[in-house]
Amino acid sequence: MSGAMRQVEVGGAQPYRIAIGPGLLDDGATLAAVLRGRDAFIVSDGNVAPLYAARVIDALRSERPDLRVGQYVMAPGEEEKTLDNFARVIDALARAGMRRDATLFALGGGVVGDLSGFAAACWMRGIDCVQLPTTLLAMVDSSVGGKTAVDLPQGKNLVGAFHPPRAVLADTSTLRTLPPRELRAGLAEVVKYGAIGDAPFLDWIDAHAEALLAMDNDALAEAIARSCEHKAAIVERDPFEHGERALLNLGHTFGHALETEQGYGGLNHGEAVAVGMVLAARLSERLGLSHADDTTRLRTLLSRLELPVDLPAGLDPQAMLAHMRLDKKAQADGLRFIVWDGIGRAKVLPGVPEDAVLAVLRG
Ligand SMILES: O=C(O)C(=O)C[C@@H](O)[C@H](O)[C@H](O)COP(=O)(O)O
Ligand SMILES: [Zn+2]
Repeated sequence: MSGAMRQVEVGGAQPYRIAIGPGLLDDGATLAAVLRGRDAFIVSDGNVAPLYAARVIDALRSERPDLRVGQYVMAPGEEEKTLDNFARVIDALARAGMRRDATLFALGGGVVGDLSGFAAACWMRGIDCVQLPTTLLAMVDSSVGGKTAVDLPQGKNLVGAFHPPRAVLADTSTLRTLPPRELRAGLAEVVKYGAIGDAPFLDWIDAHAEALLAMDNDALAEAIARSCEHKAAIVERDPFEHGERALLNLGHTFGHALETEQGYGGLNHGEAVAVGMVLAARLSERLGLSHADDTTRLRTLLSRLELPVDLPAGLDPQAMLAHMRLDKKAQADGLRFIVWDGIGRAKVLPGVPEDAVLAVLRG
């Protein structure tokens, strides 16, 4: 991807910068500018490390020849976002002698970012984490906002911490090597921003669907920047999800249950969120909050983006419901869902009756 550099600031108690543009992984001055000490540790996966890890290390060393650099490469895939792999990263940090002023670089997609961000949150009670997202989903969503976590067999992201990154450097030229399925997964989270609070953005996505699927540079850069602006504004106002940040979970209660029930080896996160958003729209309809036209509009757009919109066959609704009872938004008043009054008007709804959820799951 070519094009100009864009920047989004995330304010609040621990402000940081999101830089978006081509060439950032080779930009030694920008990478080294975020270092505090003399230790750097790169976490990546077996797909991404061979393409980019040496380039990042060379770029850092070109500015800081004295830098001590450690590295850990994990197996790729959501099924690897485990406590075991978290422990392996911690072990690698210890063996490499990384000190309190070390900087961990999370080089990869959402799994690497979430897992290694959690390791950065825990190692010596917290070291700097710089997110270097290499997938669209990580660029538009998971690298921003400081949610870090690993999955358990019982549920997605159940163990984690809020640990805002020191910086997010999204090198858009890495998208050239992104498999189409991963591109589409990222587009699901882009659609989410329009669905929750920006109807005109949804119109824009509609108008640029073909360009986005064709990886048009300008369309992708615009989608990434606008998504990051939305996310930055929300996490700045509500960093710890006491209120409006929960809206970013549209489609995730259904989606996480789906990923969990499939053992993290079925639909990927973006695909599960696409299905989940349609189910959330249907739930809203069933509860009398929104109109069928809104559901159809969302469904049609996601289908145009070649994302799934229906539950895969053979899933047990009761098992899905059991996963949802362990969703992090659930409280004493029962299940909480992000529903909408229509396109661009999402809200948190506590105490959602389980029979309504089951009816939606049963179609
Ligand atoms: O940043 C947030 O807040 C989100 O909810 C963004 C989600 O797209 C993302 O998948 C997040 O990791 C889900 O968090 P969780 O709290 O539901 O586990
Ligand atoms: Zn998500």
